[in-house]
Amino acid sequence: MLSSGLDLEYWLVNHPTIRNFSWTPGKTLGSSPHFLFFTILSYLFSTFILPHRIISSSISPQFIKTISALHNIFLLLLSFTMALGCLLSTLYHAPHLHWIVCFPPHTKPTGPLFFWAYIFYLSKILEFADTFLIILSKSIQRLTFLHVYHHSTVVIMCYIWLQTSQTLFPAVLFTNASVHVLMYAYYLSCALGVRPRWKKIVTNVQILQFYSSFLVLAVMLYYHFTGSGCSGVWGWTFNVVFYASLLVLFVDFHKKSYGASSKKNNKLAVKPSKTFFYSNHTHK
Ligand SMILES: CC(C)(COP(=O)(O)OP(=O)(O)OC[C@H]1O[C@@H](n2cnc3c(N)ncnc32)[C@H](O)[C@@H]1OP(=O)(O)O)[C@@H](O)C(=O)NCCC(=O)NCCSC(=O)CC(=O)O
Repeated sequence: MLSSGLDLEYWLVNHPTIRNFSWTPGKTLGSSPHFLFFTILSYLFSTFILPHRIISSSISPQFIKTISALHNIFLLLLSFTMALGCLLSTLYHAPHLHWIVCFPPHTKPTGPLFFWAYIFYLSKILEFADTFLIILSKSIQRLTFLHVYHHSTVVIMCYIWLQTSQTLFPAVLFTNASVHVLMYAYYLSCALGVRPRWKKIVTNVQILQFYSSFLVLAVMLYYHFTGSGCSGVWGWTFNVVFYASLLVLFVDFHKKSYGASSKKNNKLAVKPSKTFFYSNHTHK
C-alpha cells in the first residue's frame, strides 16, 4: 500500500479486473483485426466524407467549447492514471530488471501491464474525438496531415503491442501518457480561452519522446541479439518506422510553428495558405 487514504497498489495493480486481465483475440472487445479495420475506416470516413459544415453550423460554439473542455479534462486524468498504472504495474510485477527491456519469447498478454496497454489502446480510439472537435469548432485549417496520420496509425501500434506481447511497450506507454498529461493541459487551457505561452515546450517534449524511443530500441536490440530473444521484436519495428516518421513530421511542425519564417509570417499577418490539409499552419 502506497498511502493509507488511497490504496493505489490495489486500484491500479491488484484489483481483480486488472490482475486477471487477459487479451484474448476474438473475445476481448476490440481484439479482432476487423474491429481495428472498421474503426480506422469509420474515423477516416467521418473526417473526410461527412458534411462538416452542415453539422457544425447546427451546434453552438459554446457547446463545443464545453465538450472540448470536458474531453480534455478526461484525457488529462486518464493519461495520468495510465502513466501511474503502468509504472506501478512494472514496479510490482516485473520479475527482474532485465524483463523490463526484454519480455521472454512467448510471453502471454495477461496481467496488469497488459491491462494498461489495453486501456491505452482504447484511449487512442477516444482520441479520435480530438479530430471531431477541430472539425466542429470550424478550425478545419488546423487539421494537418500530421494529426490525421498520427491518430489513425497509433491505434495500429497499440493493437500490435497486445497481439505480439511486445517488449518495451511499457517504456513507450509511460512516456507517451506522461507527455499527453502536458498536451491535454495545453488543449484544456486553449478550450478555456487561455492560450498558454508554453506551447513550444509541449512540442519540444514530444520531440524528445521520439528520440528517447530510439534509445530504448537500441537497448532492446542488444538484449534480443545477445540473449535468447525478446517477445514481439517484429512489432517493435513498426514502432520504429512510425516514430521515425512522426519525428520528421514534428521537426517540420516545429520549424513552421516556431522558426524564423513563422515569426515573419506572424508579423505580416499572412493567412495560412491552403496545402494538403491546410498544412502551412502558423503559430499564434
Ligand atoms: C502544442 C501541440 C500539442 C498542439 O499544437 P497545435 O498547433 O495543434 O495546437 P493549437 O495551438 O493550434 O491550438 C489548439 C486548438 O485546438 C483546440 N482544441 C481544443 N482541444 C483540442 C484537442 N483535444 N485536440 C485538438 N485541438 C483541440 C484549441 O481550442 C485550439 O483552437 P483555437 O485556436 O480555435 O482556440 C503541438 O506540439 C502538436 O502536437 N502539434 C501537432 C498537431 C497535433 O494534432 N498534435 C496532437 C496529436 S500528435 C501526438 O499526440 C503525438 C504524441 O504522441 O505526443
